[in-house]
Amino acid sequence: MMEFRHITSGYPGRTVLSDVSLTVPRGKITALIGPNGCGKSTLLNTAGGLIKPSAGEILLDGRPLPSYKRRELARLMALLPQSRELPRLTVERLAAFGRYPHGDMQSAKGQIEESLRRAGAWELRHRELRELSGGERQRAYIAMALCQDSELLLLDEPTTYLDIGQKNQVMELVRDLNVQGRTILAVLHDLPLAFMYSDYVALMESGKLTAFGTPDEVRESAAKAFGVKQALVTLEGREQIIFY
Ligand SMILES: Nc1ncnc2c1ncn2[C@@H]1O[C@H](COP(=O)(O)OP(=O)(O)OP(=O)(O)O)[C@@H](O)[C@H]1O
Repeated sequence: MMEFRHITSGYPGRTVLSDVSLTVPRGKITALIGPNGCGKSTLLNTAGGLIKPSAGEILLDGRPLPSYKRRELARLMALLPQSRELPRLTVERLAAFGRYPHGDMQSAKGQIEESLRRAGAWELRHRELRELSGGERQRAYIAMALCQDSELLLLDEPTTYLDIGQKNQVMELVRDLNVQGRTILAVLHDLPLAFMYSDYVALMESGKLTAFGTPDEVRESAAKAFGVKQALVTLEGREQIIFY
């Protein structure tokens, strides 16, 4: 679905990613993990078109990103970045902005309602974003991404600020979206969660992709990268990877 070919990217005077190649499999959940500052957000923002790579190219459905028109791209992929602005908007209005690429912000009432409900933000719809807790804001932004209704979702830490129950709820929602055919690339800091919910794990260290594979294939490299241990345990009859 999305292919990174030899991407070098970063900020003025600072190269963060060097020669990163990665194929994000269609219809799967891929978790992007790695120690703080290794370049996960930079990779996601480069994929989302917020940062222009200085070398290499990114293909979406086989076509280079710059060949897409903005709206066309927004219909194909939604990016939920880590640092989010807090515009003076209600939750409902923010969600409606997800319809902007489709040109039906006013008329897509049913879709907006459904997205708010699925993200658990329906009760919050008349509240101002600025007045919400971190977790409530998170749900509002997820509702906007759902409204955009794109096949590829790029999520930068969708579970930040959420308590453990809500983290699981958001990941269940991500899984539901995936079951309906969406491709997900998500930066996840919570390792057990990343390993439990993803089909593939991409591990980054110091601006490079150092491992890619199924959770089972990557667990050992991941533990090393974070300087922890890992083990496969059976909980309620299901195998799970734990880090300690
Ligand atoms: N706007 C910016 N200008 C300059 N350098 C930046 C900018 N944003 C991030 N960086 C630097 O780029 C490097 C990678 O940052 P990035 O946010 O991509 O890492 P990350 O893996 O997502 O980190 P975290 O796990 O802490 O969220 C860091 O050294 C960071 O200081």
